[in-house]
Amino acid sequence: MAGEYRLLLENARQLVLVCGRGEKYLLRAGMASLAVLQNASLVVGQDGYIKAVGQADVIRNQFSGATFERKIDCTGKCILPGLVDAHTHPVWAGDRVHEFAMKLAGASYMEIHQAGGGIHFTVEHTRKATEEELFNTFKHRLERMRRAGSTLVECKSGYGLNLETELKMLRVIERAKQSMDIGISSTYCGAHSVPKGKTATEAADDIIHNHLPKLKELKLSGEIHVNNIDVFCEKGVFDLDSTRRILQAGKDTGLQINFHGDELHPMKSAELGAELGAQAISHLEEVSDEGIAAIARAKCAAVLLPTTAYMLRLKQPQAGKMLNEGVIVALGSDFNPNAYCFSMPMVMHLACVNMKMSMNEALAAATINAAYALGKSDTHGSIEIGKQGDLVIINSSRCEPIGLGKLH
Ligand SMILES: N=CN[C@@H](CCC(=O)O)C(=O)O
Ligand SMILES: [Zn+2]
Repeated sequence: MAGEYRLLLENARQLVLVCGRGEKYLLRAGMASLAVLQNASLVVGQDGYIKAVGQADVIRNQFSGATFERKIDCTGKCILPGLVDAHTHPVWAGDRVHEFAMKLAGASYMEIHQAGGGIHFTVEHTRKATEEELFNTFKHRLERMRRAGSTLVECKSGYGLNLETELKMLRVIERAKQSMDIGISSTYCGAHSVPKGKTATEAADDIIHNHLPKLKELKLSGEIHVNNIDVFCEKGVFDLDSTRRILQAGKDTGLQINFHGDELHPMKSAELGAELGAQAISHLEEVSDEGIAAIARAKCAAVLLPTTAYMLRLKQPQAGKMLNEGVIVALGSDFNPNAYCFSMPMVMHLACVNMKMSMNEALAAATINAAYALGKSDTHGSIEIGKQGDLVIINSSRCEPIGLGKLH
């Protein structure tokens, strides 16, 4: 039945706003005391945006004559903002279980990559897959992410490397953007690896002179709308100079810079990101002290990926030091054929145990700060009037169980 408003969530024991004063991100002090209401209700309008949040009795009086398409009794339950996954590689074909066995036997990520496996293996299979096959597996993965509480997900291309397959992946992402009930921030990651037979400089030239102009053309014709540009800045992949050229060209095309840096070797990626005005840099296991200071000053988010450090037995990113130095810390699942995790609650759990973040810090990093990393904290990442009504209701009177990796 049609109503004046789309949704009323009533009488929640706890409603975790995360923040309530229009903050774009939270630093360590703000993460320590998240905004929380007890015995609260909220209203979502027909346009999908939050219209009112407050004490249950106040909302009841304010909306006494209103009609709602749906009402949910949240007595004894806890409401949270939808989780934001700030880093995923969810469009690909072919699995890499055989490489897991190689890693368990002692091979490193880069040894497998240099021997033609890793990203190259996935590229081979993704090039051969049809658009329909890629869409069907991607859709299933997004559904699983949503079931685990994610309502906004960053999705990268990057298993094509040539223009044809990169565009195939971006069309698949665009189709999900238009047809699925989950928010997507799309990332062109054509510089995820140097294609076989090319040098990093040749690959960078191809991206700058062929890929990026095509993306601009497709944006103007309304066919594909990409939000971010990414490069894997790593020893043996894209060096600092090629990374700089690609990211600057992407920025000139109107894309937000959001790239992989300082993961396996110190590359001065963080320093470069700060210089170029990057919105976010992911990984940062090997970031320098100067890099930490630079991204703190530049308000460039650090997207930390606990599944990668766990899976590849890397040193943990220095979350505590970054938080102490004023860095905006966000989290992502890094879902990819090498790190098969759909669940942000599990990521938050790993961030608490292995990176020593508090449960509040992990929640802020998986909501408002992850939204900031995608340039979307004006509309996502907290429960505030005017923001998108992306919500998670958990069958618990408080939000802490999510820090155990649990989504009831
Ligand atoms: N490090 C580069 N890219 C991915 C891994 C992609 C893959 O191995 O397929 C990451 O973020 O972990
Ligand atoms: Zn990645």
